[in-house]
Amino acid sequence: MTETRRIEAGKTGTEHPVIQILSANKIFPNGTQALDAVDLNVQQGEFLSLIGPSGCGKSTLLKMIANLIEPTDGRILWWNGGPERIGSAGSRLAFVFQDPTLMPWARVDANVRLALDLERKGADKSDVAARIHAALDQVGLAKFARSYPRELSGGMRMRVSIARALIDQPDLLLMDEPFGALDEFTRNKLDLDLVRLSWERRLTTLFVTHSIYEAVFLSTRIIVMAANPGRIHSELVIDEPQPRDEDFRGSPRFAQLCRDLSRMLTEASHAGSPQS
Ligand SMILES: Nc1ncnc2c1ncn2[C@@H]1O[C@H](COP(=O)(O)OP(=O)(O)OP(=O)(O)O)[C@@H](O)[C@H]1O
Repeated sequence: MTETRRIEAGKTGTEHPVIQILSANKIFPNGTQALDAVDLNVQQGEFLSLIGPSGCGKSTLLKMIANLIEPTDGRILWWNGGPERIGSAGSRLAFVFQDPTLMPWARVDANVRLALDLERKGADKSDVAARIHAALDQVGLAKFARSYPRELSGGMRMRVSIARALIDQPDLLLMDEPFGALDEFTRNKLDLDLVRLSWERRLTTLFVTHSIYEAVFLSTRIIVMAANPGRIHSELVIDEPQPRDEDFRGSPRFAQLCRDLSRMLTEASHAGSPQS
């Protein structure tokens, strides 16, 4: 029998959230205010999606959480500490971008090894090989370790990118529209695999998407953002058992949740300033 669980936002039993964003603003040097007074907690084990109109600051928020850009005002806490907490045991994060950004001249296994090469020079060779195999196996690409990226489909290249993120055994996975460029069939298949992966590895995941269906299928909680300036408008908790499968996608409950989210998105778009 398949194991199931429900995660209630804010009730996962951990004392501190994985991420705490406290009144974060972001004003870029050209004067664009990308984010205004964002407060957000991300709990251990959540699959949290960010959705909202173009330009509402989803990527900016994700990059701030990845510590790639700093807030202009406000604070971010990672595992209840500063940025120095990132990377230590139990506090690792990995980022998956929309573009798989593979090295075209290197085979799949070398592309996956990149994260380890950069961070762990001198790691034991057999350990590295085992970890590459395990990461590729998890995304269903164990047989393609010696292939070149040009020999793979778009969906397979994205799987390599996910394997590269998984090899360092992250505790927090940040994904910026990873499947946005894929056809719907491939995207649905990858969504299904991602649900299984995050469940098996007890990952905490932050996921940016434009797709209502994808957000409802994957998430335990969805943050709806509004633009001009970017801010949190509302949230929807998807209190459905994990790991989810095709039955959920075809259920009346799924259709109802998609309608609810669609309405919230429309309200968020209308809540933008007059220039929107
Ligand atoms: N480096 C930058 N310098 C100046 N403005 C920026 C920069 N990066 C983003 N912006 C602006 O900040 C706002 C938020 O951008 P961001 O990319 O975070 O939005 P988004 O919600 O991810 O958009 P999309 O859905 O189109 O990807 C936009 O107005 C954008 O033009």
